[in-house]
Amino acid sequence: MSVAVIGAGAFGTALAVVLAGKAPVTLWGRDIGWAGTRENPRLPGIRLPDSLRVTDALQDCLADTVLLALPAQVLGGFLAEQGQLFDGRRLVSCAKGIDLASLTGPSALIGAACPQATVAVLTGPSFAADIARGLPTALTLACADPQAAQSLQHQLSTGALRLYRTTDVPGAELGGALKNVIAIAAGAAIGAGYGDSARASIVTRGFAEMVRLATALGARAETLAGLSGLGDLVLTCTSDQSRNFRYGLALGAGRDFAAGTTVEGAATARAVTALAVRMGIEMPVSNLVAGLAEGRIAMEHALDILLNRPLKEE
Ligand SMILES: NC(=O)C1=CN([C@@H]2O[C@H](COP(=O)(O)OP(=O)(O)OC[C@H]3O[C@@H](n4cnc5c(N)ncnc54)[C@H](OP(=O)(O)O)[C@@H]3O)[C@@H](O)[C@H]2O)C=CC1
Ligand SMILES: O=C(CO)COP(=O)(O)O
Repeated sequence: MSVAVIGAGAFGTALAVVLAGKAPVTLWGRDIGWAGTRENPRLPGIRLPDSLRVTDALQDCLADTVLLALPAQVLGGFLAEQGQLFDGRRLVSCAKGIDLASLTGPSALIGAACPQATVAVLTGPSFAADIARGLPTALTLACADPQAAQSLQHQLSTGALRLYRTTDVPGAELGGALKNVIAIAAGAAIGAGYGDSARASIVTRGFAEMVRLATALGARAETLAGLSGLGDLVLTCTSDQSRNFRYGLALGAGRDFAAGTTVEGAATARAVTALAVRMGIEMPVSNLVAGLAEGRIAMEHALDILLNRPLKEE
């Protein structure tokens, strides 16, 4: 079965590189001026293997399995224009976010644009650079169809990239989206100098609200406790490799952050706030991140907002 990857960012390129070690892979990017060098500036230091073809023509990407590795806020627009090309295929979302326009996850966007497709989600704790370097990584492959889940698990696993499967698509997808929001809060706590104990509280209380929202949206709690939820939350809240964490560090320290960097948690925090209001669910950490990202809340008030909430049972 053939594989194509849509989105030549860091993650799409990393996945394409390792999968090209098993079978030929096609990688699509909208601007591939770098392709002749066989090194993508978004993933520096990684040489593309000969079995990886880079293209800017979507017609070259009509594979059996197509990985969609575009940022979450870009995916809806892409599918609206190009979705019909990919209908009927196995479409694997690699994005970690909630679409602000529709308040739905990538799998729902794909399902709406490509009603005949088999929709899956690939998510879990993994930095693109680690995957591309062949470091050991474990991810979650979610697909509602158990047979397709098993088939994709085998197709997309490699010697170093170990996929676990689940049929809980909302659980896997929401874990990956929501952890980015909490990582911003964790980074802000460290950036502001509140310390590791404060970070641990944010991670734990953040996890509680991840489970609250995700289960209300149909996820299974045990999926949130797995690689795609807790696993990725731990990684992203503790590593400087994470862009969401680094963005939080900058917010906390009152520093500027490089414009144009993909920080999925900022828009997703706003989507979460809207969903939480709609569903009557308390999401204090996420609401705070949305306020900080939008500039509605100043960092010096953030701590008071969390600490002055009424005392309650854990
Ligand atoms: N990086 C990582 O370690 C991981 C990332 N992910 C997830 O993968 C997704 C993609 O992130 P990542 O690869 O890191 O992002 P990057 O910032 O590295 O790259 C984003 C890519 O999206 C492309 N792009 C942006 N807008 C459009 C558009 N309108 N049409 C077509 N292409 C567009 C960019 O193209 P151009 O270069 O031309 O601007 C670029 O290739 C995110 O949801 C992220 O959370 C998941 C796990 C790990
Ligand atoms: O999702 C990731 C790690 O699993 C990548 O995190 P960042 O998008 O914060 O860099």
